[in-house]
Amino acid sequence: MSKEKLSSFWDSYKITLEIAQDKKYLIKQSYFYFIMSYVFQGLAFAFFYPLLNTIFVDEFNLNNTLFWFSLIVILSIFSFIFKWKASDFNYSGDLVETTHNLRVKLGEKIKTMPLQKLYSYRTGELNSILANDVDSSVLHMGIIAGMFFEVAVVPVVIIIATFFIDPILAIVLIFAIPLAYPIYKWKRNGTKWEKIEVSKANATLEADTIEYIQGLPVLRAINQIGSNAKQLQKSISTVREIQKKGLFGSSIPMVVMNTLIEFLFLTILAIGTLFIFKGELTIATLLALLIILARLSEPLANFLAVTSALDVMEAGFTNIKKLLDIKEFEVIKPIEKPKNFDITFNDVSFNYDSNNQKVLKDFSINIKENSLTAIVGPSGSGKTTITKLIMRYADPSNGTIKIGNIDIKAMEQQTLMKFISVVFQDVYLFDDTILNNIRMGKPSATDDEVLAASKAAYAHEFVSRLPKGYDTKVGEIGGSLSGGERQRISIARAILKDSPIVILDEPTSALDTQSEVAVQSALDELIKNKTVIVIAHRLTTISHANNILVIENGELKEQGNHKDLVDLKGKYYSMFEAQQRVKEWNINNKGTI
Ligand SMILES: Nc1ncnc2c1ncn2[C@@H]1O[C@H](COP(=O)(O)OP(=O)(O)OP(=O)(O)O)[C@@H](O)[C@H]1O
Repeated sequence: MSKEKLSSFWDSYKITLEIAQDKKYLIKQSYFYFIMSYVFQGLAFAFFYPLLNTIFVDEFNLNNTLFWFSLIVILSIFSFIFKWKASDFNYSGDLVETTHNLRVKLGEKIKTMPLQKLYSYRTGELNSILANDVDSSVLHMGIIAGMFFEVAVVPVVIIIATFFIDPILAIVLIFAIPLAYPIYKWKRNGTKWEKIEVSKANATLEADTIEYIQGLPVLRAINQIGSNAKQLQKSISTVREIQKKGLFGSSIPMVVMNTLIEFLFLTILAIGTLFIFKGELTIATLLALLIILARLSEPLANFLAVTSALDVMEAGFTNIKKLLDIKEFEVIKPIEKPKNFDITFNDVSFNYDSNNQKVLKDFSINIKENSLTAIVGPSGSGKTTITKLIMRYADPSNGTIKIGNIDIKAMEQQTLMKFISVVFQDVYLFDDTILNNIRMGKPSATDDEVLAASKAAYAHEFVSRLPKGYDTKVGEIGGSLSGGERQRISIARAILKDSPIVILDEPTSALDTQSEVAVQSALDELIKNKTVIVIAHRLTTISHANNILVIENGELKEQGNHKDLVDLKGKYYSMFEAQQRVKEWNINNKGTI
């Protein structure tokens, strides 16, 4: 059983107010109206007793009967009016607005949260919070609130009012009504873990489904469709198991509750009749008791049924709160603007949240503005991490990273990202037109500017050949764009963005020779007069770099230009030699396999 603590109803209420923003007042007002409605309803129930008393007394007095009857009618009308006003929040669209506000707020959080935190979630998990948890929490909060207040307020009002009319009857009610509470607690304790577990299991299922579908082409290619399906099947089975246990845990208390209500009825009827015969109880008292219990049994039974929704709501709020509580990067004041685009790392140490091992150790470098710097080193040595830290993927545990002598922590994230363009090996294209995909580099760009960038990136020719040219939607042509073509679209984006710093993460390593030539030409356009950092495995592609950083185990081992490093006959030289040998072997053995 999960030890994770669910948000309480009170926590959920506070979060609802927090996210409701300008609707906060309306939610409070709606809850106030609900409470008022049930106070009047409780009083109306309690006054059944004096009404019945006026009917069953020996000397019947119509005026008395009419008085209590009218009072009950008036109270019921008030209760009805307040309930109507309280529900207005749900019906007028404010509840939907609040749900919308929360989605926007979560969207903002996802946009601005540190990337390291973002990547700690799987895509399906975030999807599940935004789509399912938001609905299940806020919508339920609005709808369940009415039922919650009914059960919480009506019995209390009845008991208090009855105390003034007939203390004995009030004492019987005190024993009868709260019987429901332990059963309610029993049911919730039995099921609350299930809701959070189901919520987690559903998020995992969603993430596994997305990964399974995305990975299907690869799995088909290697004839392993079954292997990955096992993970998906496991997630599906986990959801089934948790739901089974949860349903078992919740249905028994419900059956017990219903049986108990019936039993209580019969017992009170039997004992009450006995007391009437003995002359110790009036018919009016017994009837009042039965009417009150009958009127209360329905909401009590219903409430037990909707506590499941309460659990779902609280599980949803727990996930939402966890996401909202993620701290954004602190921007240290005063916010400053760099005067140039040198990049420096001073004694930077860094480890990922998920791993205590340092990926960078007291790492210091100085990258000159408008220079071309290459980062080389074995796989896992920390090359990509260096570039991620420049983009403030996460903050280093030690040391500072500066651009133009200004700590990147003193820059707004948006400003920092304006300074940097990145071209990755894997290009992500949005399901929009090619034109808009390029325009993402500079949303205010005119069509002519987009076209100019596309031409500079050597993309214009193949885009013009597409069925609808620049208006072709990426989704329409599916995977028919080659790796090199996708690369050139992403380079066009970067050319349009025209950032002073360009990071290239092995953009040509997966391309065939012909595509590589085209992409390389595009890159040459992009990096003109820019501070460029390129991560490369094939050393021949960076031999012209101004400075080459050789990284191993997160430490800078060598640096200099190609000639310096070859002359040094150190690690770079060994790597270069090894690659040259492979290249020669490939040339010599061409056609023999
Ligand atoms: N998100 C992450 N969480 C935990 N560890 C990570 C994460 N990303 C990278 N690492 C680890 O940090 C180390 C450095 O990774 P990095 O990606 O910077 O290496 P790299 O030199 O770019 O490797 P490659 O050439 O294979 O891309 C590796 O040991 C890697 O497993």
